[in-house]
Amino acid sequence: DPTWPSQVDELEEIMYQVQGYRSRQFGGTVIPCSSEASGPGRHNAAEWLRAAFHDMATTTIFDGRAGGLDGSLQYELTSSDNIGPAFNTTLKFMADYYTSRSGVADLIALGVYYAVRSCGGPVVPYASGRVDATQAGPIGVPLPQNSAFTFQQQFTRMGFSQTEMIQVVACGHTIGGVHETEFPEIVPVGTTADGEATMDSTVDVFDNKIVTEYIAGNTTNPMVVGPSVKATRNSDFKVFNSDGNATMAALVDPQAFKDVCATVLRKMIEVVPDGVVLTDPVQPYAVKPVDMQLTLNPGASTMQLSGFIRVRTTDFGADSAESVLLTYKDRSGGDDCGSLGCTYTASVLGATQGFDDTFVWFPIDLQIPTSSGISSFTLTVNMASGASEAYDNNGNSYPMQDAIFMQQPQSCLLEGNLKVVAAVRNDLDLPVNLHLSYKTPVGDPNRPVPTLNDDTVEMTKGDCVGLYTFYTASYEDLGALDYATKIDVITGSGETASRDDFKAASGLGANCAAFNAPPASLCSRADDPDPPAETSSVPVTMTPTVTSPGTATSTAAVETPYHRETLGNYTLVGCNTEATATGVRALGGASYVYDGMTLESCMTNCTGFYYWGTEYGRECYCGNKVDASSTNVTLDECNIVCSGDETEYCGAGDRLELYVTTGPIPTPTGTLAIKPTVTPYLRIGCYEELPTRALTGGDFPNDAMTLELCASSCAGFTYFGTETLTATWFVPGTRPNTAVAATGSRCTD
Ligand code: HEM
Repeated sequence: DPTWPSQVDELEEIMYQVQGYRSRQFGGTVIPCSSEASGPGRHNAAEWLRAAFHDMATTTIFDGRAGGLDGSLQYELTSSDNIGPAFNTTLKFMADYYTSRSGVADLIALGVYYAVRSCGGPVVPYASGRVDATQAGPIGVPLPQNSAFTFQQQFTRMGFSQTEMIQVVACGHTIGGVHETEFPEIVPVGTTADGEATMDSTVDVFDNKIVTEYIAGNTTNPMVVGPSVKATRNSDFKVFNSDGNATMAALVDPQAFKDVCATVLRKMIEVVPDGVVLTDPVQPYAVKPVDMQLTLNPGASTMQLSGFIRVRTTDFGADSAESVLLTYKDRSGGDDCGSLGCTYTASVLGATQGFDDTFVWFPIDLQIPTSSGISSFTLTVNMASGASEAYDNNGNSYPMQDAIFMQQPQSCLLEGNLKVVAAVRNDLDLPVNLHLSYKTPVGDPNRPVPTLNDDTVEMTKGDCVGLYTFYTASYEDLGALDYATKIDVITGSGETASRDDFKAASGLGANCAAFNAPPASLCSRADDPDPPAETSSVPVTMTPTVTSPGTATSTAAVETPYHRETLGNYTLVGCNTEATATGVRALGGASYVYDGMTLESCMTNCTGFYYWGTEYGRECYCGNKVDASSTNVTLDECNIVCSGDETEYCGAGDRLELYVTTGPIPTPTGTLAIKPTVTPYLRIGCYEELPTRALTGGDFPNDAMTLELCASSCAGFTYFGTETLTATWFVPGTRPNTAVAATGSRCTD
């Protein structure tokens, strides 16, 4: 099992989370293998495989190996080596996945694994660590008109023997075809139905028909028979026949073909310059923490650990994973975890499929006292059969640091302007830096891969909030790809630096939320042997966004408490019971417990939920429905004032001061998920409308929109798409539409 965290974590996710919950959608245009997402006769899986060959094929060997699979293809789209739209289409798709941890060359190589596996071929072992070129390389891709002798010289340059040359061409040409527009001397214009002549009778299956049909003499491969012969562009014949067909004859056995292809295609994607060291092949974790994030809760006396534990279920057989127990160590490696204890049990949510693996997910939402903190955790997976398995990260336990973390609710991104707030522990009085990795379009249609930029700015020290201090930095004009920015916050330098890194700007809201800070008198250090006691329960509100009558500040006179009828976009339902007998909470979503609770802070905690409520002065619960076991009682039973605002009521013991959204509450329809296919359509992604409508063939607004309804309304069209019809959706310069609630649809030819 890999040790977590690892530099390959991002690529591991893209490689294995293929379909289902939290799928990375890298297979969007190559699954199924028959997908022609960029037009009839354009098999994207074949395009990806060919792209890897063309990137690699220009490698040189003089004083040592140079070039190879180095992503130089992105600078070579106008080269005579790379005729046709396929390379542009391929790179344009992959560009979305390009980050500091998933370079262009590594993505092109991963594309080989995806394309081959999607077409039913073998697993091509995939290692990462390629280094991207910064400019075009020389030309040198084999061209159909070359002689057999030239082909051998070219493949020798690439490091392939004659046998390997024959094998890798056969493995490459088992999918896809030759296109009329690009190679009319091989496939004359107008001679095929969709502009493409396939290289064997199964264009979208990674099988050995390319070999068996050739050996049997009934091949229709246009690079073996037909006009290419006279035009001396029958390159497959020249290659296959170069050793008297001995290598081809050995590939007639289907299993031999698969094994050979796994070997030679791995060799192809591992042609890298001297000095580049590849990792071991990327393997899926048995158990993997994903997106682990600490956040200071309002009041700063507790923090929340959120994220997921992904469990690989491939080998579980009939048994299944039911829950995951997380056991954590406090900041000093001990077991001082406050009243909630050092453990948290998560239950299963969602399943994911890889090509050869399955996974399930366990969401983590754990409250940790700020005074004791966290330094590591271990995991136990409990099975339905009663068995359990412990995981300790290969004896290291899973490391966590609470020295510095991005404070997500207080950070925001709007129209290219980013503000990042980091919480830094007061006992670390070191410089704090924000490091950004952000993408900017090149602005050349032949350069679809954006430029990846880096910048570091020092963060400014702000308010002290208990054991932590907020540091802030702003960054402007990130441009059209602002949402793709990755954020690191770092304190200290070198080996001893602490960092919270690779945080996605796409996860930030448009507005930075105010933070309900504790009184300045509670500012202290984690290593202080005699910390100040919590004497005041009245918080100082930093940059308040919600001011309602009676909001107390540290100086305001205390008013008589009263129930708030409305707050923001919520109205008071009343006072509801917790059904203690059933043990089911009235609101089963997120929960928060902290001193300094106010109705406003609970409302902020529960952003996105339909219901929220406060209880016992310092508890906050969120949910999208109220459990049937909870009943409405008279308002005077909710008689405990909020610990953070003595003019507001925050429920009582087992009594919830309950609020509901003023907006509509849709009937729940199950887990929200991306659907990769809506037969006969295939999802190609999320597209932006601007500046003109993307699809113009017709539109069918409907308040009961579903993907299936839109697909049937658009029957006969090549594309369909759903989106909301709210005018505010189309704000110039904002991130691409991520339509989840669709009330309209469009289609086009
Ligand atoms: C002597 C060496 C080679 C020559 C001369 C050659 C030539 C060609 C030509 C002319 C096409 C038609 C492209 C189009 O019309 O879009 C093609 C397609 C293709 N080639 Fe090669 N090729 C060679 C080796 C390879 C290798 C080693 C691989 C990968 C392992 C490969 C993978 C492919 C694929 C997958 C296609 C189909 C592309 C599609 O359907 O869009 N080729 N090749």
